[in-house]
Amino acid sequence: MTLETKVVLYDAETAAALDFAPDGILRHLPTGAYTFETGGTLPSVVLGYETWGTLNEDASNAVFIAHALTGDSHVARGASTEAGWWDGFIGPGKTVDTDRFFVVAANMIGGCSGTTGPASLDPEGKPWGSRFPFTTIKDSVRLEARLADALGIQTWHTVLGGSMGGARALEWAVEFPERVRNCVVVACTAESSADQIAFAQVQSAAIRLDPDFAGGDYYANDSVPSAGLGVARRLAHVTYRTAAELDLRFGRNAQGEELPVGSPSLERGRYQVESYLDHQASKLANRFDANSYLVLTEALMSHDVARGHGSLEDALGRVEDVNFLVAAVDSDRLYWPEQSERLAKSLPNPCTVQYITSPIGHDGFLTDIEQLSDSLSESIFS
Ligand SMILES: CC(=O)SCCNC(=O)CCNC(=O)[C@H](O)C(C)(C)COP(=O)(O)OP(=O)(O)OC[C@H]1O[C@@H](n2cnc3c(N)ncnc32)[C@H](O)[C@@H]1OP(=O)(O)O
Ligand SMILES: N[C@@H](CCO)C(=O)O
Repeated sequence: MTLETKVVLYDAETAAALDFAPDGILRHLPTGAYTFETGGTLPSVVLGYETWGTLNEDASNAVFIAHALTGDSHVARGASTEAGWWDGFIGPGKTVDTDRFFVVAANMIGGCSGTTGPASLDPEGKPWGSRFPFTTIKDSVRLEARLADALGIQTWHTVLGGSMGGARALEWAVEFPERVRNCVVVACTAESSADQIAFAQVQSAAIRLDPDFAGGDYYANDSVPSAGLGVARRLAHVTYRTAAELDLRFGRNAQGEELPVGSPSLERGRYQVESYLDHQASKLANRFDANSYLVLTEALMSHDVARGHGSLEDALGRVEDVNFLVAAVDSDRLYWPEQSERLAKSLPNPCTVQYITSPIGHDGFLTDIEQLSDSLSESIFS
């Protein structure tokens, strides 16, 4: 007997027109006007999001995944053929099992992957550009609460994220403690430190100082600030990896044939590691809007869950009924393990930091997330 399998693939437009939700297809929720934490307003905000699995009758199986700085809502494959950035971790039978859980991922406000951002148009049809309001992690969460309302989710079973996604997950728990049962914070802290702000400031300056930045209103121009964005990404990428990994992979090697580096003439060539960074830079510049990079970077600089709650102790006192899993990458030179230890110790209930062991540093939260599978299965998704 031959079984006929019908594979249906949806593009975003088709999916939006359907009254059911195929897994892993971008959809848009208009959420109305929004006043930002710092006072700016937008007359309308649309959230781009994706879902996987089915919400159960009492809406108790919903899991929110928060992406990092340049990530997006496409965390897993589903009906889309495009790989998700946590594909090995989220899906049928995987750690975040979409046969059991209804998984939701939303693109953060200010980004460029489907949620309103600086490149979105104002009511007159002009990109917001430099007029896009200063955005914070709290803004992200407050808007995501509107998405939860629209999907009929009063309480998340779990909110989970790494890096900036970890900041969003933690802020969810502090802002709406009654709406979160479990919170998983990977490779992130309770507040951005001076060191993290400093690295971010250099990235922000690289974009702002690009002559093509034009004060943020470059959309109608012939060129965009991709050089500045590329420099920002190069610096950022170095902080996402370790010195040891770069040394082991690239050493002082020259790139291909073009490189006489180290030759007796000492002629300037190109080191392999330079070529690697150039590649990371152009890859990001081809897929990301510089204004969004700025808005999101500055949102992360502003990350401080204590803001508005008096002290960190007061802020974290709010999450007494939330079950936490805090994890760090042991070699992370951007979000230090010590900071995760401090966060865990500051929580109202005992919490032991779980470690991802990786030689590569911060990006270990992307490449080696499956190391947390056992801890997550035991303490969160049992
Ligand atoms: C949460 C999120 O951010 S999700 C969104 C997905 N994340 C991103 O896109 C962030 C950017 N990417 C990354 O940070 C990383 O690629 C990760 C963490 C996803 C994966 O890391 P790794 O598997 O270790 O890949 P690595 O960082 O070494 O990069 C490999 C790339 O460098 C290229 N590369 C390696 N050596 C060289 C070299 N000497 N010269 C030029 N390019 C090089 C490879 O060809 C490969 O290119 P490709 O990505 O276009 O296929
Ligand atoms: N590679 C990740 C690291 C930042 O956490 C990103 O671009 O979002």
